[in-house]
Amino acid sequence: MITGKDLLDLGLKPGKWFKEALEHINAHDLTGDALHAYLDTVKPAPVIPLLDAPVHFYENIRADTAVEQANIDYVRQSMQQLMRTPTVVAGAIMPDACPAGPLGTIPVGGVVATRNAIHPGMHSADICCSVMLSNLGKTDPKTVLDVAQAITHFGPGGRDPEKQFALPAEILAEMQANPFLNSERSLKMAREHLGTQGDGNHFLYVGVSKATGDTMLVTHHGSRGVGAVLYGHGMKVAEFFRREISPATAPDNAWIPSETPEGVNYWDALQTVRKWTKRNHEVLHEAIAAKLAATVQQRYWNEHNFVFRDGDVFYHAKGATPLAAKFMPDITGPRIIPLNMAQPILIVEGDTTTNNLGFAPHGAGRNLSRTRHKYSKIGQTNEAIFEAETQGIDARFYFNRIDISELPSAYKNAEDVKQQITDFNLATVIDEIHPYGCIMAGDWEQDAPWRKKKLAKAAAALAAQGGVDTQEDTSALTVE
Ligand SMILES: Nc1nc2c(ncn2[C@@H]2O[C@H](COP(=O)(O)O)[C@@H](O)[C@H]2O)c(=O)[nH]1
Ligand SMILES: [Mn+2]
Repeated sequence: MITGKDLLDLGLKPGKWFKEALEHINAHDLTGDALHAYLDTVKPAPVIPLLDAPVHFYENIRADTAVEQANIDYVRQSMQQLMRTPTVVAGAIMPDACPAGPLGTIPVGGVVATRNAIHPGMHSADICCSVMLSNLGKTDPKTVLDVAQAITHFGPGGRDPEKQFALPAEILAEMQANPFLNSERSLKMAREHLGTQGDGNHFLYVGVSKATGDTMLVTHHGSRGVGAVLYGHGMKVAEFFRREISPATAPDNAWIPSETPEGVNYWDALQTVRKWTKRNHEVLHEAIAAKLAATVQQRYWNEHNFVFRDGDVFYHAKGATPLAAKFMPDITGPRIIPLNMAQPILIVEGDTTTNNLGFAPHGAGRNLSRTRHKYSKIGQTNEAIFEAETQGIDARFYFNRIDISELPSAYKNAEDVKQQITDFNLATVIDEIHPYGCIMAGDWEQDAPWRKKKLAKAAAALAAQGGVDTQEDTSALTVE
């Protein structure tokens, strides 16, 4: 009779599988070659260690100030840890790179390519955060912003039933067919959150093309509750695999093997969430154009938090703009890079170069976290800061509460970022959309009773940490 000790003597990793295997072995009197052949089919895969050294990654960023240098130092250290994850084959950071969590977490402005592995923690929690542009011809920009303000929805939760947009049958069917998406909660959010922008740095921007003088509507938001719930499930499944196959890998870098049933379903779920998010932009653009009776002359979009596939290699972009045609199945125009509310939005095109892995930056990025930025303004009123930073533009907050952490000074210098796009040969700027004005959620939680407690806690954490803290904007991810 074969016992657990015999299996241990063979060097096998103990686990729940022992019980079933021993029953089978003893029921069939397996020994010798037959025993080994059977064990090969049931024993757990060997544990995969971290790589001995980090895989090389391209640094497409330079610092002009001490704060920027501290930012880069942290991002570099983080990437060096991350690039030892056993699935990783290539990586790059962009000029907008900034920390997004503990050391070893992919930064905002990061691209990490892995083989046969989807890492939910590397595509960001706001799956498919994206930008869409509609060219509304010579429509008056102020009229566009006024109409848009009456139609769009910012803040937590979804639309009231009488204001909801129809969820396309194709998306509903895909959600119902996917175990990651087929829950009452997700389906409810898919209906209610359609046509909503959330909060944080999500925006609706109206500007004028430098090249043509046409008025452009640009929206920035992601997959709302639908994506947030998928992300939560994805991280749990990845953690299950991590414990089994690579416990040395950091939990934030856990992966779902792409060829397992879970991997196939997760990949499909990402594509469905992408379709939902695209529709989330489209319903707003269509409703605004219809109300204006404007003919849409061109519409294009791109996601900047997503996973892109090239054969068995998965490119994780956490705040990076895909340029290479192979990454986007539905290209209808160039790519869109916002910088801040008072600066032009860049319209770019490009392809894969040696150092960009097929991506460009997705924005300007932050030098300071939202909390640190607020501290840097202590002594000035919100109104004075707003007045100074929004001169010449029609900047509106949906909830009429100024959010200073979304004003231009919260972001890196737009000119520097633009210069680095050229200097690192990342993309070519083909047009600029000059700002007329914008709508953002604003600080809708300003008067919440728990707000002071939260700020005090964040301040204590910052003081204890003494270093650079996360600059990822996850404020748009509240799942109600
Ligand atoms: N044109 C505007 N750009 C903005 C605004 N707020 C932020 N930004 C830029 O967008 C990127 C994208 O941020 P992420 O949430 O996707 O990481 C950010 O880096 C900023 O440069 C705005 O109000 N208007
Ligand atoms: Mn975004």
